[in-house]
Parts: sequence; structure tokens; C-alpha cells
Amino acid sequence: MKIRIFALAKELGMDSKVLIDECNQAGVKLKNSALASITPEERDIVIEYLNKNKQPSDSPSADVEDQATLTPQREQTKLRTIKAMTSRSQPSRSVSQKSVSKEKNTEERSSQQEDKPSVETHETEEEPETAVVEGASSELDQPEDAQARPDSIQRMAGGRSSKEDNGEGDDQALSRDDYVPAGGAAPSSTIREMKPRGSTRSGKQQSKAKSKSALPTVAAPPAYKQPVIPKAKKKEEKAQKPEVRLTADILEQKSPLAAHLAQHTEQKKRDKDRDPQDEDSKQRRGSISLVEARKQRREQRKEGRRVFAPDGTEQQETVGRRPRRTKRKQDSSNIVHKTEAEVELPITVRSLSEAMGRPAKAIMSIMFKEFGEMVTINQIIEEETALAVALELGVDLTFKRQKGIEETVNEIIEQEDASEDLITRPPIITVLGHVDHGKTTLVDSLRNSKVVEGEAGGITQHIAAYQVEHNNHKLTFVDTPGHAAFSEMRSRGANVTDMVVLVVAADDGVMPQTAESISHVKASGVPMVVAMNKIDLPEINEQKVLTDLAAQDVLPSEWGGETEVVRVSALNGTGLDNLLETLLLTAELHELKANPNRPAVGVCLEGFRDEGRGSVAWLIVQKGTLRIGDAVVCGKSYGYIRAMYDDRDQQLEEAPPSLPVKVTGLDSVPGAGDHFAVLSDIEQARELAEERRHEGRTDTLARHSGGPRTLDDIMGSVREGEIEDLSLIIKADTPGSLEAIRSEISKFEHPEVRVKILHEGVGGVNESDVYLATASDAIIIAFHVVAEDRAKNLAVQEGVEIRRYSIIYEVVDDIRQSLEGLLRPELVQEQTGRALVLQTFSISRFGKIAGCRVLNGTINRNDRVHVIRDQKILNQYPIASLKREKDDTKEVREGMECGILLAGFNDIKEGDLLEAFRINEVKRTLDSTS
Ligand SMILES: Nc1nc2c(ncn2[C@@H]2O[C@H](COP(=O)(O)OP(=O)(O)OP(=O)(O)O)[C@@H](O)[C@H]2O)c(=O)[nH]1
Repeated sequence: MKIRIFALAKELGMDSKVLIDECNQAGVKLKNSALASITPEERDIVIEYLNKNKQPSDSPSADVEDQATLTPQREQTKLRTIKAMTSRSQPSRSVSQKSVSKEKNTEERSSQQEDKPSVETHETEEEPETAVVEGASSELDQPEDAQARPDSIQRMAGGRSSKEDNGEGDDQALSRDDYVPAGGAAPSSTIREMKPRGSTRSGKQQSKAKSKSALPTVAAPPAYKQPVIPKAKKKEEKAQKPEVRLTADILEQKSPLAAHLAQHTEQKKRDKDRDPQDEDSKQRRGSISLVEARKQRREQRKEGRRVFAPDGTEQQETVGRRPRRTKRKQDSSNIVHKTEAEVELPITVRSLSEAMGRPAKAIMSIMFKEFGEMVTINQIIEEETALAVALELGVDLTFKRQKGIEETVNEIIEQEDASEDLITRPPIITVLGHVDHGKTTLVDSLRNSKVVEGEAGGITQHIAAYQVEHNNHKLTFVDTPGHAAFSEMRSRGANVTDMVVLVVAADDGVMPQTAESISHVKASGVPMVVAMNKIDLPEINEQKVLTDLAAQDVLPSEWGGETEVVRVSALNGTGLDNLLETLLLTAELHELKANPNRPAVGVCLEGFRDEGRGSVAWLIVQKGTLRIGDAVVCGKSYGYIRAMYDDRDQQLEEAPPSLPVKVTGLDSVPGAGDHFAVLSDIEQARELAEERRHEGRTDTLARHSGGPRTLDDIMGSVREGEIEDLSLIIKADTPGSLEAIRSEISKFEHPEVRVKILHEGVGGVNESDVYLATASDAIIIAFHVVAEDRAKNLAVQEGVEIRRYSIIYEVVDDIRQSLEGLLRPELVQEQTGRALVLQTFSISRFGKIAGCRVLNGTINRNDRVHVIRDQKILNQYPIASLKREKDDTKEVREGMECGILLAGFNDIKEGDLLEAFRINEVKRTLDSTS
């Protein structure tokens, strides 16, 4: 029966592999497998071999030597733990750790074993369980204890004989711990003591137990390396990869940073390659004194500094000192001294300097000397100041203003059309007159509609417009709530009216409002036709009406005047055709034309909010054609024209010139008198409307352009020659006062100026007077009367001056002064000095300079000069530059020499005579006619 090697190994307490080796050495050839089997005979041979070779000797050291020869040195040869062990606790780490040398240890141990063998046996029996655990642990953790082997071999060798001798049975089995590998005990330093947790055994006890061990001395085991168990890594979050995107510039090192880095690296390289002297000095720097360091620096400076050209190449700077920040010298060769310049608003010292080609310093110096103002180069200066400075420097300065949308729109509105584009358009007629004289009834009769019945209280509440047709000609009528509204519209520049129908009730004659209306019409300068209404009434007085009209300086044509008076009955429709005919004739006479083929412009007559349609505006087209979908700005409103209706609420697609239409689509309700214009871009319209809203303006054109409102203004504005008429509205307490004032004023006669009385009346100053004054740039004279509150407020609002007087001579004096102020001052030339040109110098940048001697008087910088050659005056020129030696001067006196540069004249010659003069303005009086 075959015996398996593993069974035999188990029986012998050996490792199967060890047993196989032993078998092979004993001459029993086996496969290197624990499953190999041998015969019982072979087993006996092996056991005999083992017994023979493992015969216990008296000398432990001899045992060790034998053992070393018996088995080759092997690592990690394991022996299985077999039941109870006799000396399993003997291997002591503490002892082995302390071991100095293998032999020494084994000697000690063997001597101890010899001394106290019984104690050891006794102790191991006391702790059988612990020993098993220890053995099991050691099997798992590490190779067999080095000291276990001698014991097991001893027992194995003693095999059966020891059993027989001691009388102990097979239960005294060997343990794995008893095995010592062939190489001997493992180095103590690498063996870890294994003990259960909470073990109460102290190291002392262990060493004590060890000292009692009777183990034989064995050869030192081969070096054993404790296997390093890699520590379980803490679970960390995966590191984020930074997102780095390299641009093409970076890759190509084109970026400024890359360039800088490249330069820096290059410089570093150079520094490295620098001559060793530098390095020495660097090393020495720490130790040298400050004085020495300064000396070195100076020397280095003398030698020259290393500088880098923009391309990165090194250059040797020849200048010893670090260049100081010097003031940038202007390249004077580029400066052109102009005599005429244009500067954009707002003006700064810099922009003025650049525009005139003069140094900013010169401007600042003039500002300081002339105005006592210290200004900086970027400071904004006023137009007047700039003009004064320019005058001082001999420059004719003009201002360039930037165009805003407002100006662009105004240009569109005011744009004149070519005569060939113009076609005849219907006249726009405004109906004026005293209350209840029948204006609305007349318009109503003309358009055959009963508008009158719908009015609240029978009084016209708002402006509305209608178009009527007569003999294939269209006429547009605008019904106004009165002449004040008419003037108000006019004062806002919304003068849409081509002619006026003045309604005078034949039974009533000219009433105060009729007179006011006449004044307004006269002031507006539009033609007027009188409709003598209510001729159907029995108690009418036509002659009285004509007389009243004549008294108002409205002379009827039947009395040889220019005003047509047409008799009508608005109620019955009598004379209406005649009236329409007269109006058409008048329109024809005035050739009313417009270009329909252009973006529409016109005026808003009225605006209101309709519940269904939103904001609705009554617009009247003056030029062009308004179409649905047009982008419109109207005052502060804007929008696309969504729908269009005529006066009968009929939808329209387009509105030609003079057609009044109701439109929808504007974002808000525009005001009466607001101009509208069609723009190509709704954004432009929106921008302009919002700009107006922001600035609180309605429409620049809607406001009057700002003529003089006060007598002082008139006097101030005289020099510009804008006004030649002094418009007055005179209100007095009595007709006598009016008469007296009129008589005094009429005495002022002058071919250049005159007094124009727009309106005169008895009573306080009312709103109508203010509107008239606003529309006509007139002054209101209130003699012994006051202004109504509303009129006073309106006057303040509109900037109209109401002058109150109680003495008639004061009125006359003020009017005289104002008239004299209107007279343009007389310009008188005053000769200041004469200079002879001795020599001329041509300087390319400036021109020809005349070197002169002043013969008499003085030559001033601001003078103009007559150039006289061969006793003939060539022309007159302003002085561009006046110098004494090399310095600019304001004045050169008789006998002195100077350099004169004339603006606009470069042909000065030696021998020319320069006659300097200044122009003085002499105020004129009404008595002077020159
Ligand atoms: N007999 C007669 N009465 C007329 C005539 N025209 C108007 N009336 C009447 O005069 C009154 C006033 O007429 P309106 O047309 O309202 O007068 P208005 O000038 O428009 O008045 P306001 O709107 O307040 O400015 C009405 O009662 C009309 O009927 C006319 O030709 N003959």
C-alpha cells in the first residue's frame, strides 16, 4: 500500500516539500509533489535515513553544523502546526531582537536549555491555548521561528526512541513553530512578535521563559525581509485636470507675455555670459562700502549703459547719465501759424491751440493777462473768450458745431424744394373772429355738416380742420378757438395758415376780439378776407362794419383798399360760393405750391386720446405726402403711422400737402403746434423723441427761435443788424392816453428804423396780447394798466416783457433809446501810426516779415494796415504778428523798429508804407441820418 507523501509528512511533522527532499537524498526518487506516494519500504528507508542523519548529539553546536549540511538554505519553508507543542512559546522576539550575533545567541540558549529543561516544559503546558494561537499566527505572518527547528529535528530524530524513553505518547506532537529552516533562524530584527490582544505576558516573563528554553543552537537563518504590505490609499477624489487652452499666439509666442518672457530669458542668458568682472563685482557688492558702490556705479555710467533696442538687441548707450525726463520739445517745424481757424465746440485750450497753430502756453498767458483766469490745457473755455484770445493772436476764429438729430430733422423740415418739383396745393384757411359771430357755423355750412350741434355749449372747444371742394379746387379750413390760439400756433413756428377769413357779424360790427384778430393777422402777414356774416338778419349795419374795419386799418376793396369783404349768411348758405371764389382767387394770387414727392413734414393741429385707437393726432401735411407705415417724430412723440382718417372718418392710405388727417400709431399724444417729420429710421425718431422728453423741450422749431423780448435785448442785438422794426403792443387806461402815446411815437422818423404798433387797446394786458407779442417779438407797453394774472404768467413763461409806465415821457424816452439802439453804429476809421518797410525777411514757416521803422504814431497789434506802394493803397490787412527784436509785442511806438507780419499778404516789399488804423464804432441817434 502506497503512502502519500503529505500523509507521511504530516505524520513526521514535516513539510511535504522538505520530506520530498529528504526522500530524494535518502535515495528514494520522487516527484516534487505532495501527492507523490512511496511504498512502505521506501518509507522505512526514508525514516531510517532521517534517523541516521538526525541523531541527537551532545553538542548543540555540532547539531547546528549538521543541520546546515543536511538541508540547503531555504527561505519560507513552512511547517504545519501539529497539535500540542512542547516548546511553542520559546521563540522570543525580545531575545532574538536583542541578539548581537547568531553564534553567541545559540550558545547562550543551549546553555540555558541545559540548565533548566524541566521548567520550560512545565511552563509551556500552562499556556497551551495561547501557544496554539501564537503558532497559527506565526504560520500566517511569517516563516517558521528560527529556534523551533532544532527542537523538532531533535524530536524527530529521537522519533520513536524518545517516546519509548520518556513514556510519552504520540500526542506530544511537533508544531510548525518547532521547525527551523535550513538556513537557520531568521534575523531577529525582522521577526515580529505575535501575541494576542490583551496579553498579560510581559517581556520580562518571555525572556524568562526563553532563558529556560533548552533549544539547541542552530545556524543563523537567511536574511528575511518583512514583506511590505502597501497601505490602503485613502480614497481621494480624482484630481481635476486644469483646462489650459493655448491660443495660436501663445503657441507661436506672439503674445506680449511670450515676447516679454523671451526677452527676459535672453537677458538672463546674457547676464550669465557677462564678463567675470561683473560677476566679481556682484559678489563683492555685499562687502563693499556705499561710497565704493557709488564710485563703481559712476564708472559704469561713464562706460555707458546697456540698453535694449525695441527689437531686443543690445546697444551701448553713449550717454553716461540716465536720461532725465525732459520736457518734450514740440517739433516747431510742424506748427503752422494760421490767421483763420475753425474750432469745434466745446472748445478747450488744447483744441484752440491746435486749431490756431499757436502754443497753448500763449493762450493760457492771454487768458491770465486779459481775463485773470488761470486755465489748464484741457479746460473748456467759452466761445466769447476763445474769440477774444483769437483776436489777440490775430486769428479769425469760427466755430464748428456738431450736428445732432434735432438739427438733421430741422434741416429736413426746412429743406427747400426745387421749383420744378412744386405743384399747386390747396390753401389752408383759418377762420377768426369775435365770439358768436358765426365762425363754426360758417365752416359747418361750407362742408355741409352739422358739427355745431355736437359742440359742448355751442362753443368751439378745439382746433379741427376740414377740406372742402369748390369748382374742382380744394380748400382746407382750420377752425380755431380764437385768435390767441392762432398766435400761439404762430409763436410756436407752426404757422400753417395761408390766409384768414375774418368773420364779422353784420349786426355787431368790429368787437374787441375782432380788433385783436386783425392785429394778429397783420402781425402774421397773411392775407385776409372779411366774411360779413349774418346778413340774413334784419337789423344789420353794413356801413358800420366797413367803417369799423377801416378804423382798424383794414380798408375794404370797395372803398379802395386791398381787403375783400364778402357778405355771407353762414346759417342760410348765402354768399358762400362767392366767399370760396374769393379765397381761391387770393390763393392763386399767392401761388401756394408744395412738393408732394418727398418725406412728409407738417404740423400737429391737435392731439387727443381715443379709447379705441389710442393716441390720435390731427396732422396737417405742409410738404410731401404722408403714408401709412411712415416712421414719424412729432414733438415728443414718435411711431409708425398705423391708420389715417379724414375729417369724415374715412380711412386714407396717404395724405398729400394741405390735407388734414387724423392719424394713429404715435406712442403718446403730441401737442398742438408740434412739428412732425417722416424719418427714414424709426430708431432716429425714437432717439429724437426721447431726447426731447429728456430735455423737456417740445420741438426746437415749435419754440420761437428766440428773438429779443426786452428793450435791453433789442439794444444789445442791434449790432448784428437783425432788427429794424420796433414792434409794440400798447395797452392804456383810456383812448386819450393811447392817442397821446401814438402821437408822440409817430414823431420818431428815421429811414433805418421805425416803430410798428401791432396792437393797441384800452384795458389790461391779456393773454392774447402776450401771444401776439410772443409771435411777433414785440414789447408790451402797459400805460396806467396792469396785466391779468394769466397774461402775467404767460409773459413770464414766454419771456415777454411787459413794461409798465405812468408818465408818458418815460414811454417816449425808452422808445427813443430803443430806436437809437436799433440804429447800426457808425464805423469810423482812426489812423494810429505809419511805418516804413526797411527790409523784408522770408521765413518759410511764417511768410514774409516786414522789418519796419515807425515813422509816426503807434502801431498796435490789433490794428489793420493799409499797404501803400507808390502812393497807391493796395489793400488793407490785419496784423498777424508784431515783434520787437524776437519778442511779441502789443504796441510799437514812433522811432522804434519792429517786425510786422500781415495776414493774407505775402508780397510786402522794401519801401512800402504801412498805415495802421483801427475802426471805431460811433453810436448814432435818431437825429443823425448818415
Ligand atoms: N341768423 C344767423 N345766425 C347765425 C349765422 N351764423 C351763425 N349764427 C348763429 O350764431 C350763433 C353762434 O354761432 P357759432 O358758429 O357757434 O359762432 P362761433 O363764432 O363759432 O362761436 P365760438 O365757437 O364761441 O367762437 C349760433 O347760434 C348760430 O346759429 C347766420 O349767418 N345768421
